[in-house]
Amino acid sequence: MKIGVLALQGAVIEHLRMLEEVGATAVSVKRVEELHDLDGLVIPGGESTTISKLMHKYGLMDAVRKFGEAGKPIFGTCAGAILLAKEIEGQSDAHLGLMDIKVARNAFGRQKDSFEVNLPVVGVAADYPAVFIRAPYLKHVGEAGQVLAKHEDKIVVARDRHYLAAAFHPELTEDTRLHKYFFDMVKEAKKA
Ligand SMILES: NC(=O)CC[C@H](N)C(=O)O
Repeated sequence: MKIGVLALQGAVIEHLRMLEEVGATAVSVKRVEELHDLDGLVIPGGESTTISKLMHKYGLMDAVRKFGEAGKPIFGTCAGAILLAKEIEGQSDAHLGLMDIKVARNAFGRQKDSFEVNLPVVGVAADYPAVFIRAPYLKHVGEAGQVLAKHEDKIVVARDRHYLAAAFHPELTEDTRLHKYFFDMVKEAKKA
């Protein structure tokens, strides 16, 4: 199972390391050609507007959209979740627009720029250590989707078909259980 990590911004090395730990062959992706033999893709956190600009610049916006439309699983973390979303609160345009979720950016307020909490995540863990950094939250998950975790009544992890979104940074702890969950999604999709 070969899983790529979009390497335009963010904690790429940490994601690569965790994917390898759960059994994947993990590679960083900067060019369109590098998508071709991948079974899944992780889009890390960072700043969604910046990542979006770079994706357009390198032709990756269309290529990653096609990758998802072909049924290949994509896991967006923090800014990555914003990039995946069909709808972004207060913005007229989405980026990839693949996942049936609506997101609100920087949703936890300035005074709580970054924080860590243990959260139950359905099918993943009873106590997942979630690191939030200027995090978005999910205002809405489409009918085909499933809410996997909430923090203070706000949705922070969801799955919609072969797309997975987390509002926090699962690559910044030692806990690989969410990466394992995504790895299993990739395996499932490859079998189908
Ligand atoms: N840590 C993050 O990825 C933050 C996301 C950032 N606030 C954005 O809107 O893109």
